[in-house]
Amino acid sequence: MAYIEVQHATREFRNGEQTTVANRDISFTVAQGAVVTILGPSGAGKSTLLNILGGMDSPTSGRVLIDGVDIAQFSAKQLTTYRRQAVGFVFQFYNLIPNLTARENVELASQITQDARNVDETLALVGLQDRAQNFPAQLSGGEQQRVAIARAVAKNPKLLLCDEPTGALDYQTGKQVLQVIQDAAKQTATTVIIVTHNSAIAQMGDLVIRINDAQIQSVTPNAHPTPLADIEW
Ligand SMILES: Nc1ncnc2c1ncn2[C@@H]1O[C@H](COP(=O)(O)OP(=O)(O)OP(=O)(O)O)[C@@H](O)[C@H]1O
Repeated sequence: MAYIEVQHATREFRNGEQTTVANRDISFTVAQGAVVTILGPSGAGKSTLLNILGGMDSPTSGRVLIDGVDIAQFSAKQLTTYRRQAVGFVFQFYNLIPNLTARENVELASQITQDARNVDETLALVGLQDRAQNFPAQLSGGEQQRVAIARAVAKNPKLLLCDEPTGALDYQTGKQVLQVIQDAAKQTATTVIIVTHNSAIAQMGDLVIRINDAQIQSVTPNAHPTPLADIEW
């Protein structure tokens, strides 16, 4: 059975007389443990889709089955539990708590789930075991993003959602961060979704979903994802 099954999901935003359709009749499936890239230009509807998958928003119509359960039907309370237990988020800007150390940032996230990973092992997974006692301001952008990845992975999520995770990083650091996401995902068998507007980065996915003008343009399985070392942009 597919791990994610989105069926005819549409998300409209109404503002007075005006209606914006951010996602229109979106359907696709994702196998457990896959790394999926969602590619599309600005305004295509990528973040809207990611927010729906992460339980931060719900579609106006359609079904969003995660592990066989339709989260589109969830109440606000059920969505809160889903976000806490099942989903890890990595954003373009790292959103770390500035007055907590790297370790404390990760620990805080691990405390809200029952099935959390070991904090120090997770920091080691992203190569930051020696920087655990540093505050975010003492870390580079790439290191801060790695803390954010550790924070997301420490929850032991079923789903790791990354919205433009390299958007604020230089080329080399961006590559390293994507490698960390890919390695962490494969080692923990987590299903990962990475939103990007960069078609080169999209080639790292086991599945590449192209979105344009709120609609799916193509869903392409990638039997041989390009190794990050070979990706240039
Ligand atoms: N809360 C909202 N209210 C009204 N319109 C919205 C809302 N959220 C998104 N939209 C609209 O939906 C469309 C898709 O937005 P979305 O943020 O999903 O695109 P995106 O592909 O993630 O873009 P970007 O790459 O620039 O982040 C846009 O036209 C946007 O203005």
